[in-house]
Amino acid sequence: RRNWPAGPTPLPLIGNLLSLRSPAPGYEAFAKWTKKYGDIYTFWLGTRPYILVSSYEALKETFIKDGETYADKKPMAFQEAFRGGSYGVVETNGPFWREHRRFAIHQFRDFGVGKDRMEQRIMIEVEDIFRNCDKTLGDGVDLTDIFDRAIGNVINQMLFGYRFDETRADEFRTIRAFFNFNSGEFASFSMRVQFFLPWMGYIMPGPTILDRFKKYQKGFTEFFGTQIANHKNEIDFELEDNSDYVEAYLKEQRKREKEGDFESFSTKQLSNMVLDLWFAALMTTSNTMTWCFAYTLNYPDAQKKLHEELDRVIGSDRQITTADKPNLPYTNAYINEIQRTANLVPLNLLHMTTKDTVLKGYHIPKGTGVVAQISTVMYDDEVFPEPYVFNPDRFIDEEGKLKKVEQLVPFSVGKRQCLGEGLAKMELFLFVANFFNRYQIVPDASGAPEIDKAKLGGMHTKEFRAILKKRHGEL
Ligand code: HEM
Repeated sequence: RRNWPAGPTPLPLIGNLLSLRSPAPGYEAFAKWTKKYGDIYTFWLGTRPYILVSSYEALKETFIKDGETYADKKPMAFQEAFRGGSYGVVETNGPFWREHRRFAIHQFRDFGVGKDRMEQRIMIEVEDIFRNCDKTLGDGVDLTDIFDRAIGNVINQMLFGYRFDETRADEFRTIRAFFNFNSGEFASFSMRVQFFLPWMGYIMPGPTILDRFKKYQKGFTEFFGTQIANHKNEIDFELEDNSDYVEAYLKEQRKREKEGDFESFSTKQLSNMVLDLWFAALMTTSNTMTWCFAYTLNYPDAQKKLHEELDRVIGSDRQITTADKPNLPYTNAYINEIQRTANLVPLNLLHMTTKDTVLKGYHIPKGTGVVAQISTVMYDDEVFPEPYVFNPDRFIDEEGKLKKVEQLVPFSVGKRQCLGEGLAKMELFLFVANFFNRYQIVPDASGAPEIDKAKLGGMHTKEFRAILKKRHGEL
């Protein structure tokens, strides 16, 4: 330990892993260590040291200014076993990762992320949400269920070119069940431990994490495999325009194969890419929306302020578009505060140094675990006093304008910064602004949902229902 920056004392074999439970999901332990050891310290996952970078200033010096050094991901043996090798974009490294990340970003841009084309697609989902919500007026409704399909539709449309309409709602629910790591099988402490320390699976009772992943493998392979096979049969390879990501990928694959390259754009890589993109897009955006409703039900005064702004600036039930965004500072602040308080990754993804470097005077060899510890930055009580309190006004300046706060980093920073940030921001704005312009939400008879993650024991709310009241037109 003398060779690493100071940090909490690790226990034999499990390191500091237990601290993520005292209390869950670990924010407080990370905050305490940052105060005690500074913004660069060593955290042990099992027998391996990870250097945690836990202030915005330190992130700037490392992951941002010296991004290449922090760009690799730590290979996870069970991931590779599940995928059948090193595939996809979340877990891969080097030129292979870079090429596929670039290709995906390029395609997303072509499909209109950040532009009108994407906005129109999202607005179709907004209309669908309205139809579904209107059916429930006055009754309690599980909003997560309604929004999940909308969010799934946006990403499915981009990847495979179709949405799950009413007739395909069951198909969507089946796929979502594969990804529903928050409930049931992947929620136990044993699974969380094994996520970081897969070998613990062999000494802990019950199935190993790999067994559990494998159980879902068939379902994934079937769903994604069928989509890819259908595309192969249906697409017109001569057409220059692409209607979705899979089509663009298959054309690139064919082009490369003609040049004798059968490796870089393989079908196996394609199924892992769509798996990564589907998973990363659905779970994060869905969980953010769920926290949005949970916080809103607990903070009715904030909802009132949101309605006041919408009434003043929009003043009717017309569609709100991204053109309205600059005129809605409180709505933007509200979304910022949802992302900050939701704080989805208590311990961010595990990176690895690509070369030797020096941190705090310590020599850090190539291949060392490093983490951009964004959850500590977003709950830093010096930047965000009373960090657990939901208060959108933190993002409003004295003139009532939206304040830019660089410590708001829900999409992380550096070379691995979220690939779907543009898409997620557009969805969050259009969903939140349009939903709250149309409805007021109040808790059902069971009261507002619990939002204290320490009491919840993790990152997910219990299932809850809200009652919707329409704010414009006939009731
Ligand atoms: C509110 C929504 C979202 C949040 C809060 C979020 C957050 C994050 C975070 C914290 C990371 C880890 C970055 C790191 O390694 O330091 C990440 C990576 C990633 N996200 Fe997102 N994300 C969201 C939505 C999306 C969407 C909509 C997509 C896809 C369309 C997406 C695709 C990805 C991918 C592929 C990566 C891995 C990138 C790489 O390793 O190169 N995310 N995201």
